[in-house]
Amino acid sequence: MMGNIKLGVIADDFTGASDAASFLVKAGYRVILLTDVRGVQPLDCDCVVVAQKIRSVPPKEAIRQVQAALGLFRALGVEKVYYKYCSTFDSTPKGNIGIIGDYLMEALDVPYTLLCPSLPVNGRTVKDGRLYVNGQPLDESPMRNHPLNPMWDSYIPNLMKEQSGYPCYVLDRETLKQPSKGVNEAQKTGKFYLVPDYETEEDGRAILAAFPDLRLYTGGSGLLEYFGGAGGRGETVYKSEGDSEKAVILCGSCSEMSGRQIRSYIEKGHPFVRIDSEKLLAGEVNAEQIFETVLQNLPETTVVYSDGVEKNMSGVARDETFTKLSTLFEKLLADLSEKTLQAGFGKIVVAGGETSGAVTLRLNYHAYHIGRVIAPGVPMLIPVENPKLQLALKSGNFGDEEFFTKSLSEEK
Ligand SMILES: Nc1ncnc2c1ncn2[C@@H]1O[C@H](COP(=O)(O)OP(=O)(O)O)[C@@H](O)[C@H]1O
Ligand SMILES: O=C(O)[C@@H](O)C(=O)COP(=O)(O)O
Repeated sequence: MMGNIKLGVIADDFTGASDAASFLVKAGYRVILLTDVRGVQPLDCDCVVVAQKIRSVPPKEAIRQVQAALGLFRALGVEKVYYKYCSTFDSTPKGNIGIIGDYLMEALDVPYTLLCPSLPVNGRTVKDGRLYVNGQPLDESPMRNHPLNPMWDSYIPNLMKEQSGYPCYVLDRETLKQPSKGVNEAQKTGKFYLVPDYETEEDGRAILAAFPDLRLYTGGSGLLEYFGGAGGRGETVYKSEGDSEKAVILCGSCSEMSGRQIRSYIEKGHPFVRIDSEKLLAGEVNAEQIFETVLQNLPETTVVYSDGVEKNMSGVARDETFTKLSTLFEKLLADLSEKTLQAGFGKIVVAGGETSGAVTLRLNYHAYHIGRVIAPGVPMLIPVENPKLQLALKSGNFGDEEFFTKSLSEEK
């Protein structure tokens, strides 16, 4: 097994992992996505993506999980490591991106790495060290209201300052043409990060051309498409063997785009269950009741969603009640996913990264093939242990308004 896996990706949440995997498939690689690093060999693939839940956990726990992934990569002889975080740099000032980046630079003994959150196809771009979402600076975009990670700045070196012990240097397009100049300048300070301009797909290619041989990269999923070396092989799309007529959509996401997708789906007359936070807190909502409704609505697919997606979360205090609610929503939607699985549903569509983590952990499959792409960064996943199931994990902000309808269709 030594040395035959080109790239090992550590993704900080589950939607991010499926996003990363879909871009590696697009690059022509055979990819396996793992949600557990134990007991899953042999792996017949070119790249392995490890989905972890390390975005919003205490740093010690995050590092423990990262160490486990590195242990697997060492055992597999993985050549390069990619740390995948959110294209909107989701983290609080005490967040884990800098902590994990620093740890990986030290553990892999590398002098520097890149910070490349961009994903131009989904409107995330970096210019002069500043991260933009559809042309708006990150902290003026809907991300300023994110329930877990409200973004307070858009300048990446500022975002990193609180989280990392190492400095960041912005690398403009001109310097990217002579990368050694930028590196030499920065090298005087010990370990460091480089933040290159990355506004277009062409920039993505130029970044990898300038830095083809790093042992460690970090970023969103965008850059993964340009990791060459798949030998010109076309995209291999894995197909599920199951019957996808019985499906459910579970949305714990509070993102603006998820809200628009839900409205569009409901306006078409499809069934829905809206979960009221007050009632959930009061113990008046349970998975059994909702599941009954989901069953009664068949063959129509029900969307079950949190009322949080209708609220502006910026004014909501992040107090004990808030934390309790977010845990309750995750548990409820995970309970529902388990019930649908037991009832033989062939498709589960989940919206929200944290929510996807909760659902995936509950479904308890440990390895996935990558199926058709519903929207950039959102493929269908097919558990190696259950090829009859299709699971879509949608990042809150991904997909267009018709995403849920598209996820139910079987066409590419
Ligand atoms: N009404 C609500 N109040 C507090 N937390 C909520 C509410 N609705 C959902 N949540 C929680 O907010 C988080 C949403 O994060 P996530 O699933 O990553 O989606 P997104 O990032 O798109 O909002 C989850 O932990 C979810 O359980
Ligand atoms: O890079 C991205 O934007 C996604 O892959 C991602 O990480 C999404 O996380 P959530 O927005 O929490 O779903």
